[in-house]
Amino acid sequence: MSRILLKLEHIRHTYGKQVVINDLSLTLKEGDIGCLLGPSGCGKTTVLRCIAGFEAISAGEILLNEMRVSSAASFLSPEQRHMGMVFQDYALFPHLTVVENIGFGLHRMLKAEREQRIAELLKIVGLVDVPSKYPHELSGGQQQRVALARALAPRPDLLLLDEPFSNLDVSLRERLSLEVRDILKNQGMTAILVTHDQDEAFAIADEIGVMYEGEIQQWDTAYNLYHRPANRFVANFIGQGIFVPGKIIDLQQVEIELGVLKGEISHQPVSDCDVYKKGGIVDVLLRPDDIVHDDTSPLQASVVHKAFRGADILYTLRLADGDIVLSLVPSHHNHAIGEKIGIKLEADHVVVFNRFES
Ligand SMILES: Nc1ncnc2c1ncn2[C@@H]1O[C@H](COP(=O)(O)OP(=O)(O)OP(=O)(O)O)[C@@H](O)[C@H]1O
Repeated sequence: MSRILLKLEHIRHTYGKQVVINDLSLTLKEGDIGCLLGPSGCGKTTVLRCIAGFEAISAGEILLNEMRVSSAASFLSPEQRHMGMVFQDYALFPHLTVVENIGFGLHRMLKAEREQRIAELLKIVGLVDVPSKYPHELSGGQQQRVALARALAPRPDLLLLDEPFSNLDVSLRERLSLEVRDILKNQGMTAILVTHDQDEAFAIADEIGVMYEGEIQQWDTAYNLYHRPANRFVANFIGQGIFVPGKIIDLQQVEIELGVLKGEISHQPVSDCDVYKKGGIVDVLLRPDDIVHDDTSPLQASVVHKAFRGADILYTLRLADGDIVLSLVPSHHNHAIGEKIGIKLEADHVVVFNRFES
């Protein structure tokens, strides 16, 4: 079992009277990559700044390597926390070369040792061909690699990444985020990433905390966030989906217009309330991959919209009773708007919410 490297316990942060972080807790194991994901303004960057020591907290505590680095009464300066940071705008020194930027935090090392560490990092981040270039002579992706190498150079205990890929175009963002994951894993680095882009979060992180209004709604794997969302906010924020009405048969089955969904009903915390008893009316989450296109199925739905996605088409379909569902279909099944197509239900996870629950 890896040991716990970072622990946030019930932290609170306010800007004036505005409570920006409220009773937030999380735990990160050594070698893991965590991510704070959420809409703009939910407080992600503020949490990162509290961890880094750029902001104080008014309640709770932050522990790094079991040592308290922040509480309402005590505070360790950012320099003493031994953390590295990578920012959205790279924050490179424009008048320093790649090698000088990477070596910036290594002034305490002997010259030979420093040169060896820089050479090692140039290899790790794939910049051996451009050691003498200045930031303005590099592409955005290369600049972000320099920033990553500079942050990794002093071998920090924890790396903090604040929207590191948001200035890059989409295809590069995806490639670089996978590369960065490999680099961090190879180095055994523990890291926390902040982003509002779920593809980026899914590509990099082991565990993701979905944030809303200063609180973590669910801290979990990408798989669980998608298939077992803890509340409606997470269900709506992660992936796509539509709620349709359903009637509970038992804790493994719920009946909807399309048939009976079978599987463990994952919304267990409130399963003892009356609505989850037989006959209770609930909202059922249907993901686009829960509805499968099947030409031979007697169940028909008409195409309302279609969005071509290359390998797949995302169809918006209207059922006979007027309910709308989504279906992700391989793109060689190309149907016209207005056409009726056969569909069937193929869901492994049953996610239901109380109709009046927020
Ligand atoms: N220095 C500050 N002074 C006052 N309020 C601030 C300050 N920095 C952030 N805030 C407020 O705190 C809240 C959280 O901001 P924060 O930057 O942490 O959110 P975020 O989730 O990182 O957003 P984004 O994705 O847009 O960067 C926002 O309402 C913001 O306006």
